[in-house]
Amino acid sequence: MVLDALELPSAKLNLLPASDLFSGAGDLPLLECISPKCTALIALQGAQVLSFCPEGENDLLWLSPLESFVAGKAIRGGIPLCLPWFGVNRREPDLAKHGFARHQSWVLENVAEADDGNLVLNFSFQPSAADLALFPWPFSAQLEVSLGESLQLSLTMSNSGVAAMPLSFAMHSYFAVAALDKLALKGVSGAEYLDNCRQLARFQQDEALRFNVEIDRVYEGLGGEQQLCDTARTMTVTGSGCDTVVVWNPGEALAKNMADVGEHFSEYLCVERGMAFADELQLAPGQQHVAIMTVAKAC
Ligand SMILES: O=P(O)(O)OC[C@H]1O[C@@H](O)[C@H](O)[C@@H](O)[C@@H]1O
Repeated sequence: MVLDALELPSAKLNLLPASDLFSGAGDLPLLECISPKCTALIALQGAQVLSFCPEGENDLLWLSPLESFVAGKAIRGGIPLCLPWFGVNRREPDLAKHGFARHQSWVLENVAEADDGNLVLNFSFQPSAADLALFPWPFSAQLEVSLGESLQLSLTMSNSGVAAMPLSFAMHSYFAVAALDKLALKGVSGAEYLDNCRQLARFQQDEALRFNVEIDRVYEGLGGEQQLCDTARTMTVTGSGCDTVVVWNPGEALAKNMADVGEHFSEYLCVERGMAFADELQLAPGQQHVAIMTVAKAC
């Protein structure tokens, strides 16, 4: 589906180069979505939702003000889709972190308004021959983005090959926060986690999380709902088929070495949902996995 501008009964979409919206940006195509319920921005690269503002609300997602929007470079912010593996590939550690789907263009297959007034966009991704040389399991991925009072991503990954396929993934949400040092995260207490700042050693989450240093924790099999209680609002993330919860912020020292984060590290917290580590899947030939994640402002 090719579109520059599309008018639906009550919504409007514009396909624009990033340079039209952000000064100094490259020309990656971005889809601006305007509906009575919300506005959103989605990059065709990675089918990455970059911005989601429910009507009358500030953005729930953080997008780096230092982002350059250069094709093939991961976009820092919004909701990158990390697949077909999450983090370091455990079989081939030299492969790109978080898989290859976030660096490539997805195809916009359809745009429609649902009966409830939500704007629904469907994207698809097929790995190239070069991708399959690195990851020899043919598969396809589809993403349905539903834009309403809340944001819902439904991600379907299908094994189209003849062998069982290892699959790990994450919907890597960057939540915009006003005061990282005062933020409370609910929905992880009492759970075990792997600490990626301590060689993935296993600990139990007994104390309230503090976000004043680097944090990189993986909660396997947790699911449920996480609440980010910021000074002026609470945001929630819930899901099914995405039971691994990852909480990440680089902290000040590490962020200094990240060209697209720097002093902006305190403007976000990543609370990611997927299936990784002990939750990694083995998809049988022909099998699909569906993960649904909803991001919303609670109050
Ligand atoms: O810089 P990247 O590749 O987007 O990764 C960002 C972070 O993503 C998180 O999911 C990982 O747990 C972190 O270890 C990682 O640093």
